[in-house]
Amino acid sequence: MNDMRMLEREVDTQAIKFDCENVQVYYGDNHAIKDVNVRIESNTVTAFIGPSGCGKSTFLRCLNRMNDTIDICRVEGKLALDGEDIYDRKVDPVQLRAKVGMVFQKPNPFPKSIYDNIAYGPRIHGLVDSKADLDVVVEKSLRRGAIWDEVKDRLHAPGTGLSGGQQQRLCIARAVATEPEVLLMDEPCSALDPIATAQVEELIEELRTNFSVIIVTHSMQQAARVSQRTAFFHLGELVEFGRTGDIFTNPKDPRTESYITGRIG
Ligand SMILES: Nc1ncnc2c1ncn2[C@@H]1O[C@H](COP(=O)(O)OP(=O)(O)OP(=O)(O)O)[C@@H](O)[C@H]1O
Repeated sequence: MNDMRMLEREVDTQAIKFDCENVQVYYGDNHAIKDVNVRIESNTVTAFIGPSGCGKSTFLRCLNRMNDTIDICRVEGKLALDGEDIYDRKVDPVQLRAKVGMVFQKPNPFPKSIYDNIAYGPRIHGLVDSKADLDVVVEKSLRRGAIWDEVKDRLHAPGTGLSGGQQQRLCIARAVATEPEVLLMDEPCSALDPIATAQVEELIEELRTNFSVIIVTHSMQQAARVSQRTAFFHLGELVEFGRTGDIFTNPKDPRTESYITGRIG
């Protein structure tokens, strides 16, 4: 892809964060994810790409058990976070989601103040002992969300009063406030303009210092700009997974090549 800004910042191979083996997902009779095997590394941005309906969001939602909330959805196989089976009966999905945070397509701040949007998670998970500690967490999270300077003088104004791009950065700040280890992002820029998209992409690069980031995107340019690893899904299968540069310049599977050259999708 000649027009693609190939800014892959390579990473050395990192420790494995998620180890997924033989994962199947069914919605009733619809076999939406077919025997997926993948290892997601720490401190790495991994992009999930593929045509509409190929299962990117479904697989992403397996990683913090968001599919549990869909009655007809059934997940099989092994999904281990740092070696621990996240579908084990001992695992509390609410605790899991504090470790594996999520940012959605459409910014969805709570109808609360900017401060309380961030404070909510640390409060319910009992991560802070005092108001002073909470103030520190709120500031640190808003700084990590690259939005502190824009909101520091109006922390008690409603989060919903911010612009779309600011709301999305607020939601990212909210997701990092519980100190997650992994951040799942489902098309986080699709409702944003190019300037806000660039701000969020820059932020994703910074976040990888502390977190593993997994991003579903329809934009191959975005995948190439922000990720070091790319997974290409097609009809529920993980067709190809590897270094982003290799996937875009030297795909091994003809289906990947067709997709990145625009012949399918
Ligand atoms: N809540 C649901 N209930 C029933 N079927 C679903 C549900 N969510 C997804 N599916 C089905 O699972 C398959 C994969 O969908 P999914 O949304 O994961 O794909 P995707 O690659 O993220 O698509 P898109 O890029 O359009 O968002 C599709 O056949 C879809 O119809």
